[in-house]
Amino acid sequence: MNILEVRNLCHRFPDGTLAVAGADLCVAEGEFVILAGANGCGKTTLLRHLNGLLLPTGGSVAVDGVSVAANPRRARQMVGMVFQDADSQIVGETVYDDVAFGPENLGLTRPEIDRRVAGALEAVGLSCMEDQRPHLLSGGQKRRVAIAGILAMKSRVIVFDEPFSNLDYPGVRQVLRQILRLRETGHTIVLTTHDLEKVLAHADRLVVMQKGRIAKDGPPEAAVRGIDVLGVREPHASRNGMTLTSWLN
Ligand SMILES: Nc1ncnc2c1ncn2[C@@H]1O[C@H](COP(=O)(O)OP(=O)(O)OP(=O)(O)O)[C@@H](O)[C@H]1O
Repeated sequence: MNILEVRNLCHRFPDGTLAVAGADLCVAEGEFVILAGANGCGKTTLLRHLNGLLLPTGGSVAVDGVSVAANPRRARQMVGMVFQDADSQIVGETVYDDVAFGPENLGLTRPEIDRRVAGALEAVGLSCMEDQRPHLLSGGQKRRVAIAGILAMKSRVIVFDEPFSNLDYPGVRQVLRQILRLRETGHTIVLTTHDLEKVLAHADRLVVMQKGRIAKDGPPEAAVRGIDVLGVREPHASRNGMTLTSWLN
């Protein structure tokens, strides 16, 4: 069964803007899907439906077979979001508090919260930073704290909105490695980026949006060809007829 099922999704904002105009997208458990498209084509709006931050004005979204509109709380636990602006996501005074915020809201016992926070921070390589103030961390570390928060919720799906924006070279490498580790541990990943060069070689599928609809959906090597007409830069290797390779090499 698909863990994510978006059927004929429409989203019209109160000012009349039709940001998503009948999008269909199914994602199988464990898949790594990249969502690309020009500025304003509706990527972020679509992603925000996956955990009920927005609800459809038409069509439907289901997570693991259950409608998000009917059970947004469950969707929020199953689908974690790492936003573009890492600072906006910080809610705790310390790294520990920040990662513990989600599990605390689930009403778990203190020993269980402690266990989850310790496990999540270890998974992202930030165990020694529990007492640090998150605002003082580097951009890459802030994104890893956000990822730890999601791991502590035991979310099976992780959505990344432009995870590499505003990061320096080591920051991009840290975050990319972390994303690949999540994938190895069976998480389903949906990621938007304008920078296909960095991740496409690792993805199972490339989905391209245009004007609120899905314009392309297929294996990366095939779907990426001729993508320029949709306002997305085709990676150098693909333009030159070469196989896509990992940016980490
Ligand atoms: N809260 C809002 N109210 C009205 N219109 C909005 C709102 N949020 C987004 N939009 C509009 O909806 C459309 C889709 O925006 P969205 O942010 O989903 O695009 P995007 O593909 O994520 O763009 P980018 O690549 O720039 O992040 C755009 O025309 C945008 O201006």
